[in-house]
Amino acid sequence: MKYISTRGRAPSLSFEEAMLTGLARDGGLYLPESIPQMSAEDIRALHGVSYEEAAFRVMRPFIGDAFTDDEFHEIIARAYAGFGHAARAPLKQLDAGHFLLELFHGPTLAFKDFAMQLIGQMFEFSLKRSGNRVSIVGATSGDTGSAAIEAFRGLDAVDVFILYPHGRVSEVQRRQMTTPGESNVHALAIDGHFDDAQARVKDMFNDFEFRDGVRLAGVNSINWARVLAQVVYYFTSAVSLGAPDRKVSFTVPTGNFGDIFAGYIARRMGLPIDTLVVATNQNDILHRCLSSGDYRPDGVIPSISPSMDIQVSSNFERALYYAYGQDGGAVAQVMDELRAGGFSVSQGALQALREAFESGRCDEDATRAAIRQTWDRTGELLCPHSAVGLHVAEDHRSADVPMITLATAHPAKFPAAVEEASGIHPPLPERMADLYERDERVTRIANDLGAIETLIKERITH
Ligand SMILES: Cc1ncc(COP(=O)(O)O)c(C=O)c1O
Ligand SMILES: N[C@@H](CCOP(=O)(O)O)C(=O)O
Repeated sequence: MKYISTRGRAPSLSFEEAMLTGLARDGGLYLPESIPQMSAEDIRALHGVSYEEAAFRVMRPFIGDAFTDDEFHEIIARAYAGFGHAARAPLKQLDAGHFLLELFHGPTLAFKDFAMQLIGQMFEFSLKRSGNRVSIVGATSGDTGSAAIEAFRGLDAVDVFILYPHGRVSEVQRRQMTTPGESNVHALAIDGHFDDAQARVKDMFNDFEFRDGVRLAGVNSINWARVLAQVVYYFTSAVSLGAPDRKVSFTVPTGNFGDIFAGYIARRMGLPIDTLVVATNQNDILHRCLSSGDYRPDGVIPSISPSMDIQVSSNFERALYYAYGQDGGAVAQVMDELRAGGFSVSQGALQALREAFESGRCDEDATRAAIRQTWDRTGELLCPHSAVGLHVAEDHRSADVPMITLATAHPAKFPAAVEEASGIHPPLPERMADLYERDERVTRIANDLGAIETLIKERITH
């Protein structure tokens, strides 16, 4: 299995190389050259197996010879051992045709743990074998950063630097990033918003002297392994509702487009998904683009679902690659236009995107109303991101196809917004009960590439 860049001008790599590389050297994102297929029989056979076994069967065809079967089984077992629910990704029924996929039972209470715990194990295995060290950089609007720090804290072969937008993450998210005491963990509060942090991470990857000098690795969803790990729960949840003999639809609270793109991959692998719905908050560039064909970022507006406060949605590039008929040159051109302010999707590509995805937006009042009403009707307390999903899902349901909305974070990560909407204060799980008492360690830094690179060079331990 080879991995190729969405922009078509970087060398193709093995799974392990692509995982350790992050961004392709032409600025693109890696994708498998071809997508392995699961037959109806393969999918049916997932019925009743553990989450770990399903993860093995879904991901195995993508990893080539990176790990032996025994090694990969062990990596998966370790990745999910710390989850607080035996099913890992349990499905809750809200009404006759609407289900909630709870993805917040991992160590940092967000869906990011599914991928980050796995790649933490894969990095550790791979780096031990080679004797190499890496410097991981990540940009976060709150959840990727805490999940990455949890997965990589204390690992000998890794220094991890996380850029988060100062003042724009929840207090729980911030404390999850700033309280770990391990010396290989560096939380950096950047003056700016998430798009600035992500742009600086990509700048670092495009500065080859720096990139090679510090052996840069990335754990944002630019890393294909992140997306791959998220494909699994589309299969497990669909199978538990009758796939492949019954279609299901998914609504996905969306920001950087990684999670919904994993659903798109599941569909391309053969999972019978009827509708994939992109749910945005008031930062609705993806909904606007799917409606009008125009992609023109116009500034991030802070919301009560801060992890989705994104206007430059990284993985949309992967969707564009398929929409443009796997033409890397066309993708490179629209990405150049994006750097200059924005682009218009061609008619053919827009039609392909609309065949693949539906979309909707949810404003702040509707988010609060969805939290309140879901609590009143079902006793399920939603985080604001999941509430965005639930609200949008209601407009995209059909009578004969069950809808699964992804619940992407635990409400206790956003207690102020949840309490304001529902009157209920969501408590943190016992193991995190002292989070507010722990000491914080963070470096405030300007939105300046030179300053960030200098700090990383000074701090790395190799
Ligand atoms: C809680 C939560 N929900 C939804 C999203 C959006 O996911 P994606 O960026 O993969 O679209 C994020 C951030 O990634 C998040 O942290
Ligand atoms: N919402 C994310 C933003 C980064 O997304 P990623 O999936 O590309 O890592 C966050 O919580 O940090």
